[in-house]
Order: sequence, then structure tokens, then C-alpha cells
Amino acid sequence: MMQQYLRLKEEAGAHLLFYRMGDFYEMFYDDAERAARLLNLTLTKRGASNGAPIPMAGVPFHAMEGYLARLVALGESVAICEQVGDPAASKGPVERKIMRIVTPGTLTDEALLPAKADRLIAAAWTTRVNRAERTGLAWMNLANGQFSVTECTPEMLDTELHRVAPAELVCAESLRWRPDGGMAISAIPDWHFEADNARDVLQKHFNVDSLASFDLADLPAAMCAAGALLRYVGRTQTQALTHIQSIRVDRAGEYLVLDPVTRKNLELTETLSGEESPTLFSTLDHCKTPMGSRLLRRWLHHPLRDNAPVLERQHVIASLLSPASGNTLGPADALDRLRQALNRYPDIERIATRIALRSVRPRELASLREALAMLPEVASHIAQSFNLTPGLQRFVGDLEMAPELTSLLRTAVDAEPALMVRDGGVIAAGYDAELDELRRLASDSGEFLLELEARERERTGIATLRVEFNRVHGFFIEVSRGQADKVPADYRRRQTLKNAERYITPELKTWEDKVLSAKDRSLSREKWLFENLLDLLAPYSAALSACAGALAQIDALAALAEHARLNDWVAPELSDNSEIAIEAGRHPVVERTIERFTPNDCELGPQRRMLLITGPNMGGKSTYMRQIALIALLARTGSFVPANHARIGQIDRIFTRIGAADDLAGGRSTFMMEMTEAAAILAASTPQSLVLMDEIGRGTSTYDGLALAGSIAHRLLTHNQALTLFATHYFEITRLPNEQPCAANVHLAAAESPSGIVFLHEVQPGPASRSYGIQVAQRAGIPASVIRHASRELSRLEASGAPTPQLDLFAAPADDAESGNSAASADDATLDELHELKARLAAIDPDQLSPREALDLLYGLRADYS
Ligand SMILES: Nc1ncnc2c1ncn2[C@@H]1O[C@H](COP(=O)(O)OP(=O)(O)OP(=O)(O)O)[C@@H](O)[C@H]1O
Repeated sequence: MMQQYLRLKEEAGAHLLFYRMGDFYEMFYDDAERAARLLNLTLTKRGASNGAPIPMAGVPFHAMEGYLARLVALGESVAICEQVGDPAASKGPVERKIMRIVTPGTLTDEALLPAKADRLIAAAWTTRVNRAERTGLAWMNLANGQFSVTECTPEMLDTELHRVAPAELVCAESLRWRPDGGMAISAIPDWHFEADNARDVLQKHFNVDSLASFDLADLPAAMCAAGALLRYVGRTQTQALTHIQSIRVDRAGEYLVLDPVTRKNLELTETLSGEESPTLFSTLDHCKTPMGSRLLRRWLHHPLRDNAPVLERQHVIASLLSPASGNTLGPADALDRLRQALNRYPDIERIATRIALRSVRPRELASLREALAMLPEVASHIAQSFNLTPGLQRFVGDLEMAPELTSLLRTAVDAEPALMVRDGGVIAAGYDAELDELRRLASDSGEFLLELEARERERTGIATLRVEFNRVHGFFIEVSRGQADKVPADYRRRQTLKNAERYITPELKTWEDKVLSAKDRSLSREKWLFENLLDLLAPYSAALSACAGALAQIDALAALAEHARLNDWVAPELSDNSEIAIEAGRHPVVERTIERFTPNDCELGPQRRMLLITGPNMGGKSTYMRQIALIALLARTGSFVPANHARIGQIDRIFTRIGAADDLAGGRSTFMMEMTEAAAILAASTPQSLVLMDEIGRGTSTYDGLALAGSIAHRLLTHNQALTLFATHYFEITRLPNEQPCAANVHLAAAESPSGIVFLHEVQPGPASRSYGIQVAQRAGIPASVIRHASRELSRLEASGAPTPQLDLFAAPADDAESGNSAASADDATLDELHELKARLAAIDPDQLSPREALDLLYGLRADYS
């Protein structure tokens, strides 16, 4: 047996091997130790190898799903090996086979999949195309059959991976690079990615002689990644992946680019601290079906650049909010009725996939049947209650399913089928005459038994004789101990009890054989019929997916409509210019969490490209900046937005440099992180980008920070020309608009009252007059004595004019190399002097100086720099 195990383990490779032995899946050697550690199992021993006992750990077969879910959540992959031979007929160990491989990215079981999120698997491959490196990325959603590819530069791979967010990434063994962000990594041989092999796998799967129809001709790296991924996924499943019917190409420029930091900072689907709520998604997710929730999540991570598809969604929402004329229901009621109807739908998307993978459960088919029966009602409600925009019209079309499918499910599947096919009671009565007959034989024994009992009582003269059945001993005739001597010779003793004897007769035995074999035969007939039913359902798989897609879209759009209705959101205007104009905008998440949110305007465009935002801590600067980015993002996903009016132009990327967090694991300090992010923004932002810069430069000394912040702002304005929101505490930077009319100052207003500072959260023109740091500190509970001391110190500093360096930051060009202007300005000289002074101060060792030397040094410094 161990030999068989070792052979299968070799086949399973790095995956844990669940080796079926009777009612358990056992693991041995390192697998046992690893699983015992991860799952908290008892580690036992079995036999010995080379004199050492073999470690063993096991899980009961009926609890396997739970253990699998835990392992997969930990990023492990498991190969499941079943007994496929007949134990009675085999001489050596029963024949076993690896029946499926479960990896973090290839789950299709309902029990293992999160309801409201996708679990994707991706593969990446970098190759040289025309002397430039290109990275191909392919990804698959096995649970709904979507298979997509894209190509990008190697530097953009991280951003693309964060967009797709796979649970598992397949890459070549030779690759040393590993992505960050919790995905499991599976390494496969490099040759799987080679063009000829990859093409071969794809052509075989799609049954074509060339890939011409897939639009992959100019995406060689993506084609290699797609082929390798399909080969990998194919190996994990027992069934052919028939539901993967095409490849979708994501072209660069289709989506607004959000780099990983921005996705995180905007808290789209996860808060900065890693919680699921409150996020933009958790706020908007009023979806009634898991399909709708998953789609909404996808939309929020994929804002679109093209206006047309965005407007199509927006028009559906508008239509859902204003019912068609002649409709008797009010706006809220019509939408409410639609959402109530959606509430009753199961996860058709995943059921359709499991039909294709032949792993669908009987009860899922029953719920599909109920769902299909309700479709005409939903479709006619939509058609009658709302103006049919092109989008809605398409959805209604997709909801139309062939009536034969519903009637097939109605006639074939029992009204309340058993959980598993192996239990029987899944196929409806009347669907198959042979099954009906076998079932009748297996269960219809009542009459025969009564008749036999009467006959045997008469024959034996034992009035208390009874014919009965139990699961262990089958059929028997029971006679009390006292009457046992009266039984005829053809009675064979089956069991002796304390007060009774149980017998079987040749006639009863024949009957029993017939009944038991009818039971067996009816179960296997049912299994066969179920498989047959899956064949009959397979052709409907594509139509079911389309129907699920339409329901998901209706659900997601109805959720957005409901949110817009409840919170007074409006349809944004979409323009082709590079602009953002918001009237009375609000933060979509914060407005739900506080009682009175103060709305604010925002005007950015070619003539007003940068807002310098000042104001006290806690004044609302970060909230204001984020709300503008979120409104732009919502507008680009087709949603309504929290504002009185909004016009959002073309945006290619959103960049954020918000907050400071050490990347201790990555070995980067707060300041280093800050500068790395700023460098990326300076390198890649364009006049169509929206850039959020929150307090850049605060991670270092005042002078360094101020100088850097000023230069970065200048560069963004003059070189990148991005639409920028620049929050800062450096008042010197508010002088930038004097030099650059495309920049404007705004501030978050605050007022002082006898009881302390009052935050008005109102964005007003011009720079803030002061920072109120001490007042904020007081509100935060800093002891009164410290506050008094700080206030005295502040008055002294203000009186002496320090430490504000009176630098004219913006008279000098920020980057002379680019502009071709290399003349050093007076400010550069001042800055140089400061650096020199700093260096001289740093070189002094006061402990080594006599009082006289110290005094001389002080006079010298004053002479040099005053
Ligand atoms: N427009 C608004 N209306 C009402 N409350 C607001 C508004 N904007 C912000 N707030 C409240 O003020 C708090 C502080 O806001 P925010 O963090 O944006 O301030 P900040 O100026 O960025 O502060 P810091 O400079 O300390 O980071 C928020 O938690 C929010 O509750």
C-alpha cells in the first residue's frame, strides 16, 4: 500500500495528498506533519520505513469540505485521491486515483467559495517582444467560466495583479520574483509557457486550428500565459472545462488605472485596517443576490474610461428610479418590487458552472427550477414598469430561457430531492418507467408481507407469528420462544433473542433478494439518469450564464439605484475634457456614518489644475480629497454620485499619496515609502490623471520636507500638468499660485469659540490663516500644563519670526535639467547656506569645546550667516 501511496504522492507533487482509506483521508510523512500543524490534527504513526515510524494524520471523509476550506484559506493546495477499485475484488491494495486537485484559485464547490467575492486564478509570463519586455497576464474565474488576458510592461504587473486580485498566481519555476499581497503562488515548469505548447493547449481546448478569432495576434506574452494557465487548471479538474468558451482581451486603456496603494487608500472593498466595512463596497452593496454583489465589487475595481458603457449603466439606474408613464406603482414601489423579486434567486451563475463541471447537486437543480419559473414575472415587471433603455432591453432578452429547460427540470427532478444522488429520491416519479418499477418493487412490500404472515400463521398454527424487517437482519419471521417447537422444517434460524426466535424461509429469502436488488438497481438507475440529465442540461449552460449575467447586472444596478434614491445622489455628466466639477459633493461613506455632513464644491480643469488645501488637523482635508476621487471613480463605474451636480471628464489614472505607514516588512521607512510613492506619481501622471497628495514631506525635517513638497507641487503643475489636490501644513507652499495661476488655494474653515476650536468642514477660497494645532491637541486631551507651555512657546516663536523659513520656494524652476534652465537662483543660494550651516552645526562636538571656544564659534557663525 505504501508503494501505491508513494507513487500517487509523486504525482501530487507539492500538493498535500488526501489518501482515501475507508472512512478517512489519511496523510503520511511530511504531509501529515504539515496538515497536523495547520489543522490541529492528532499526529499518529503507522508502520515503519527504514526503521523509523511513518507519521500519519487523517480527517474523516464526511468532514473533508471543512478541512479543505481551512487549508485553501491558508493558501494550500490538496490532491484528493479516492478508491476507484472494488475492495472485494482486488487482491492487493484497492486501486486509487487522484480524482481532483483543489487549489486556492480553482474552487467551484459552493461550500468553499465566498458568496460575495470572486476567487480567481492567474498566470503571468514575461517575454521579449521586438526588443522590449512584455508581461502577459491571463486569469480565469472557474466559478463562472470567464477567461481573460492582458499585456503590460513588467513594471505595471503589480498594478494589474492588484486590479485582478487573484487568489492564486501560477508562474514559471525559474522566476525569482514574487508578488506581494496575499496570493498563493504555484510554480510550474517553464516549458508550459513556451509559445508552441501554450498555443497547442488553447487550440485543443477551443477545438480550433488557429487562434485568429481570439484577437491575440499582437499579444504573444498573454497567449503564453493563457495556455499555461489553461493546462494548469485543466489538471485540477476531473471534468473538461466546457464552460470556458472564449478568451476576453482587456486592452490597456479600457480601465482607469488604480495602483495598489490607491486601491487601498480609497478603501474600495477593504478599510485601511483590513476590515470589510465601512468601505465603498459595503456602503453600496444593497444587492439581493451574491451574483449582484460580486459584480458590483468588480465594477468598483474596474472604472471605465469610455463614456458609452458608463452611460448605459447610468441610464438603467435613471430608468429604475423613474418608472414608465402609465405605471401604477410609485418610483420607490416599482424598484422595491423588482428588488424583492431578485431576493428569491439562487446563485445561478455558479449553478450554471457546476452543471458544466458535472458537480451540481440535486437541490441546486431544484432551486434553479424554481428560479427559472419566476423569470417571466421579473422580465414582464421590468418591461411594464420602467422605460426600456438599451441596457434594460438586453437584460430582458437574456432573461428569456427556453421553456423546455424548465419543463425538463420539472419532470426530471423530484419536488424535494435528497441532498446527494447516492441517497436516491432525486429523480421525480413518472420521469422514467423503469425507475418507477424498481422503486415500487423496493418499497411496495407491505401487502405481500401481510399476506405471507396470514398464510404462515395458518400453516404453523402460531397466532402470534409476525413477519418483519430491520436494516441489519433484513426480513424475518418472529416466533416467541414458547412456540418455537411448532415451526416447520423449512424455517431456518436467523437470530435468537431472549424471548423470541427469528427465522427465514426460502420464500421470504427470494422475496428479500428481489427487494434488496431492486433497491440497489433503483439507486444505480437513478445515478445513471442523473448523469444523463446533466448531458441534457449541458447545452443550456451558455444561456444560463447569460441569464445569470443579466440578473447580476440588474441586481447591481438596482442596488445603486436604491442607494441613490435613499441618499439623494445624482447622475453625473460625463465630458471628454480633462476636468472635475462638483457642486455640493459629499463623501459616499462618511456621509453615512456622521449625522451632518457638510457638502463642498470642487472645480478642477485645464485652467485650474491644482488645489492647495490647507486647514487645521481634523479640519476635513483628507475627507475632502478622498470624496473627490471617489465621486470621480463612482461616475466612471456608471453609478450616481453624492453631489448636487457633477461633471466628470476623462481620467486615465487616480494616484494617491495619503497617510504615512511604515513598510516594516519591506524594510522601508515612512519617509522612504512617501518618496517612493511620490516618485511613481511624478513618473507616470499625465494631464488626465487625478493626483491626491496628502501632506507630502512631513516624514522628514521641516526644511527638507518643505523643500521637497514645494518642488513636487511645482513639478506636478508645470511638467505633469495633472489635476492635483495637494493638502499641506506648509504655509509657504500657499504662495505657489502667485507664480503659477493654474494653482489655487482653498482651506477648510475653522473658528475659535470660548470652548475651543470649531471645525466647520467648509472648503473656502484662499489659504488658511493659521493651523490651530494647539487647539486640536487640547481637544485630543493633552494635559493643560503641556498646552499652556506650548502656547507660550508658540507666542515666542511667532514673535521671533522663527522657525518659518522665509523661502521663496517657487521662484526657482523645480527641475532645471528638464526645462533647460540651469541658472541658480537666489533661493537656491539661501538653501545652500542652510545646508552648509546644518553641516557645520553637525560637525561640532560641544563636549570637546572649552567655554571660550564655544563662544568664539557662536560669534563666527553669527558673522557668517546673519
Ligand atoms: N465635510 C464634512 N462634514 C462633516 N464632517 C466632516 C467633513 N469632513 C470631515 N469631517 C469629519 O472630520 C474628521 C476629520 O477629517 P479629516 O481626517 O479629513 O481631517 P484632516 O484635515 O485630514 O485631518 P489631519 O490633517 O489630522 O489628517 C472626519 O473623521 C469626519 O468625521
